[in-house]
Amino acid sequence: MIEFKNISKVYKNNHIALSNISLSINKGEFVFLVGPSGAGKSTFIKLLLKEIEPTSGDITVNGVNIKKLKRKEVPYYRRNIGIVFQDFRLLQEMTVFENVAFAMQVVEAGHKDIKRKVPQMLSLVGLSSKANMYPHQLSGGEQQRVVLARALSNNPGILICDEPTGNLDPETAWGIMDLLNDINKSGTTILMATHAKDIVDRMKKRVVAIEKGVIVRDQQRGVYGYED
Ligand SMILES: Nc1ncnc2c1ncn2[C@@H]1O[C@H](COP(=O)(O)OP(=O)(O)OP(=O)(O)O)[C@@H](O)[C@H]1O
Repeated sequence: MIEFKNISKVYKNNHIALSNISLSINKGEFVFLVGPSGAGKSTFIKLLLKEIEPTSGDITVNGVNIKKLKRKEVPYYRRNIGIVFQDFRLLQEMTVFENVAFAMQVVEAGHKDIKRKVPQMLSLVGLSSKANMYPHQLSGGEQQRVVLARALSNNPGILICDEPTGNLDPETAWGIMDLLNDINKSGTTILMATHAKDIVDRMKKRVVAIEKGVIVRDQQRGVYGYED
């Protein structure tokens, strides 16, 4: 469960990025975050990741007020959140297998766990046969699948996707959305910021729209609601 309570974020230049936002997301929900460029979506995600601090208000995740986390507790908190960005961010000098394994090594997973889990994750995203290839040898959709495998390797309860289909052609994008749907069905909470109208309109999931730092719409089985 994610709860934003009266959250405001004013950047140092006095720009109000979020203004008194309150929102609850239940465990297992799939939520699209939409809104014009500059509306505050990335700010929302950075706050949830505790990359930045709110100017006021409280964020509670699974019953823990994240403001109260000690510095050394933050990495543990973040382990429960997988992240998928538009621009892949894979390590180019590592193979597909190594990219996923590396994410597990960072959180000090054991050798045995890694050997067992990486093939499982690659199979989940349909890339078992490409385990020994390097990112530049893969298509954009395949690279995004590796990112997904990596994001899921530590069993996060929450998956944040920031424009995950942004660099992909429509067919490949739908492949990624099918995967996200399956991942969500297995219990992972998904929060996806996107400008992809077709995807939002067809998925019929909860849609939260932010404009100028304020939530202007929160619909179950919602639509994108903008022209672009
Ligand atoms: N570090 C910062 N300092 C000052 N202003 C910032 C900072 N980061 C973001 N902003 C401003 O806050 C507002 C919200 O930005 P944010 O990145 O959250 O928007 P967004 O909805 O994610 O946009 P997009 O869809 O283009 O990614 C914007 O007007 C932006 O210029």
